[in-house]
Amino acid sequence: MTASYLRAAFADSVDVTVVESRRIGTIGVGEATFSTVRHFFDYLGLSEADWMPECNGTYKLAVRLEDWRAPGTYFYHPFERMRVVDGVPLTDWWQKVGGTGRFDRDCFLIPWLCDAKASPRYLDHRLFEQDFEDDPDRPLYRTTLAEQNTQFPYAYHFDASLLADFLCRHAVERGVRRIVDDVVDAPLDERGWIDRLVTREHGDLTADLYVDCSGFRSRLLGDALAEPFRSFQDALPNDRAVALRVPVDTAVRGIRPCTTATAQDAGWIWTIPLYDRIGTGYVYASDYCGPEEAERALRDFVGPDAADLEANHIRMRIGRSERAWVNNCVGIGLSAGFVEPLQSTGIFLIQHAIEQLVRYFPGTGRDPVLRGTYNLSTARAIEGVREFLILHYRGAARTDNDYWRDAKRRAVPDDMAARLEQWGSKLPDNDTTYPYYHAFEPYSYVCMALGLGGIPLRHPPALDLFDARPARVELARVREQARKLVDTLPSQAEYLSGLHR
Ligand SMILES: Cc1cc2nc3c(=O)[nH]c(=O)nc-3n(C[C@H](O)[C@H](O)[C@H](O)COP(=O)(O)OP(=O)(O)OC[C@H]3O[C@@H](n4cnc5c(N)ncnc54)[C@H](O)[C@@H]3O)c2cc1C
Repeated sequence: MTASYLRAAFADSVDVTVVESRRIGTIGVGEATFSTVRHFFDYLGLSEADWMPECNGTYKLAVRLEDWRAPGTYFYHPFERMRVVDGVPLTDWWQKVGGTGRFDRDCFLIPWLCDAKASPRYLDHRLFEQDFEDDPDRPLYRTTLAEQNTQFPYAYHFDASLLADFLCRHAVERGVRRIVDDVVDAPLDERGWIDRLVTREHGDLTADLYVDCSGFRSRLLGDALAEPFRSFQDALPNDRAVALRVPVDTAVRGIRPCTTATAQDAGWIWTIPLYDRIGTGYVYASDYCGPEEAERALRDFVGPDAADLEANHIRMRIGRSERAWVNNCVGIGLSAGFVEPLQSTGIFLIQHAIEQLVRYFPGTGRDPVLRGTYNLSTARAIEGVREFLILHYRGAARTDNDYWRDAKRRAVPDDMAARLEQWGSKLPDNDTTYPYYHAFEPYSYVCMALGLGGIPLRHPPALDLFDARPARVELARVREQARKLVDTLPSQAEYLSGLHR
């Protein structure tokens, strides 16, 4: 991602070389994305028809959270902003006037599409939301996250290995040099900057800037530069995962256009529907569950389809490097930091880091202020994500074992305790959520607070003084629009069978 983006941004002004090991593979997970990812593909000039069929891509309109409130319950966190009536978010009104009991289906359209396994596009490729229709006069090409005033209504699922291959070919075709070799050493010069990379077969390599994309190994940032790592595990204890790739017949089963996160005894299981298979895995805390027990739980969850499949056990390093950019080295991806994949933010954080790197690119200078600003921005983004994820455990109504009870007792980061208290009096809004850019807007926090069921909530007292009729009209409009969409949109499996042909 980094190499192809730098090439798209700077063309021939910057030479980019990727060194990747044949011996050490990529992590092979990371198949669900956040709605901002669309801007990454657009920046590279890639249309969905270019890459989706090659990477078994599907659409993701939401995250479906199952069993977080209690077994058998579910709700959606959609990529859909909240409607507002008389200056008040519809979910605040919903608390006052009630509805069917399902805030997500009462206030948003996307949950209906997910339940119906619908495609966000009609067979003629029109998007269900006209506001976001691809506009040939205003293509998204070369816009960045910071320029986005809209909430794009979907993200993607894809096969991580196929996408890595696809982007590699794309980058090489556009002039990125690729060296398949192992970096075995990265000596520092007298100032403590990386002097060169020593490779097994290609000798020494030198560059003005080194981007460490070596995954959890953090070969340059962590090993060579010894940048301290700040663990988030006191607040987010999940540190392991076990994953399976499960072949399924999507034409028979259908493709729900969302990632599902199903709460378990010591974490949660992801289910990511791709075009030809399902990616699934159990993210768990090793303090509460061993690897064999986790694998057994995952196999039981998947059922007979998992019988002969090999499981991939992964240790996760949760937290961030003190600084992501140190001297002449920038860590991007797992090498610089990671929070567990609940809400699929790994690739978002990479995309954000790449964009910030382009924005603060050093050129031929060595301005420490640019590095400092980059570090501030990327640290804030991951810390915001951390806060949003803590809410999932803190806010879940489940208290049926030590794992879920301890989640309520864990210390939360500075300021979050005050915010948790504020949400009891009024659903989260701009003034009461993490204040720096981290992709999640107040409506996401609202969905969690309402769906998880563990935070006492009430409607703002001011609503008792308002006329509630316009809100009831809007709630009825949501229902009517949703029914029309479900009746007219094709299923995701049907739409994709055309695209993947
Ligand atoms: C369990 C789990 C689930 C996840 N799910 C999601 C998700 O659903 N959505 C999401 O957005 N993110 C997810 N992520 C995060 C996502 O997987 C990563 O952010 C993404 O894959 C990027 O990884 P990376 O490039 O940093 O590291 P890797 O994929 O590990 O790649 C490391 C690269 O460095 C190379 N390398 C390492 N050492 C050397 C060396 N010495 N010499 C040469 N080359 C070397 C390797 O060959 C490899 O190419 C998940 C992560 C985990 C752990």
